[in-house]
Amino acid sequence: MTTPATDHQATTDTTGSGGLRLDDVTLTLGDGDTAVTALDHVGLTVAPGEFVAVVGPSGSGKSSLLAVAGGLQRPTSGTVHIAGTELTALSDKERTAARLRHIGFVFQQSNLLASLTVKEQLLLPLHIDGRLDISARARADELIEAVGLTHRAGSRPHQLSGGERQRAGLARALMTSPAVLLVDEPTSALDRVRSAEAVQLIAEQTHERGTATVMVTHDTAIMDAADRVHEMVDGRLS
Ligand SMILES: Nc1ncnc2c1ncn2[C@@H]1O[C@H](COP(=O)(O)OP(=O)(O)OP(=O)(O)O)[C@@H](O)[C@H]1O
Repeated sequence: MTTPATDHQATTDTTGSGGLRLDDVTLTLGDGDTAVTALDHVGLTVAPGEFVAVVGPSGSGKSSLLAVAGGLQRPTSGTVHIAGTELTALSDKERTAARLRHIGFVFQQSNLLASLTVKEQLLLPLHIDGRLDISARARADELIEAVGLTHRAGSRPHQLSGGERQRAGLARALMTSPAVLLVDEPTSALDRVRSAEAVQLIAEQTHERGTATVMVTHDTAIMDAADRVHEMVDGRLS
């Protein structure tokens, strides 16, 4: 029996993938002579529990890939599915809600809120989403310990080093157990030991919690921890 097409079907990932899927995604930035093809017909599928690294030179489109995969930027063409939902078919408001619930970002700059302590940074997303309970507080303590910041739980960002801010950003991203984790060079401000620990934590969370993780990086040590490595050159992924 054939089922007529409905709006619901248009926004449901029919492959059953709960992770991340980009199909034929192109992103053009700028206009006219200055237009740049930041992403050129990119296809990428990351299954739940899979840790994918994307390497490539500066300007090759790695940040653009994360921005589109995370719904921060609409692609010029192509589709993005997150946890079975077609992100590219949602309104701006729906996309923001999906981002809050399903996607964790770790940016190069930690983007912490200046007035909140480390622990408060972790609790805020759940507070906004009405899911702040005892188990959330316990998970915050657990993650703060996992990134080595227990002694800094009550500190505000200006009291932290660059590496500590980055680790707080990582713990915050993991707090909601996102379906998809998007990580932009997490280790640039960390020393080598801390860097290896941060990557280890991301790999563990990815495998234990079934997160679909994409990390863009120049760091070959991270590539070893990944399940798969893709290369990005001039907006094309191979
Ligand atoms: N707002 C914009 N307008 C026009 N071009 C842009 C814009 N943002 C980025 N670009 C261009 O798009 C291309 C891809 O940039 P992107 O930041 O995604 O690369 P990247 O691989 O993340 O680089 P890096 O490793 O230096 O962070 C580059 O050529 C860049 O100059």
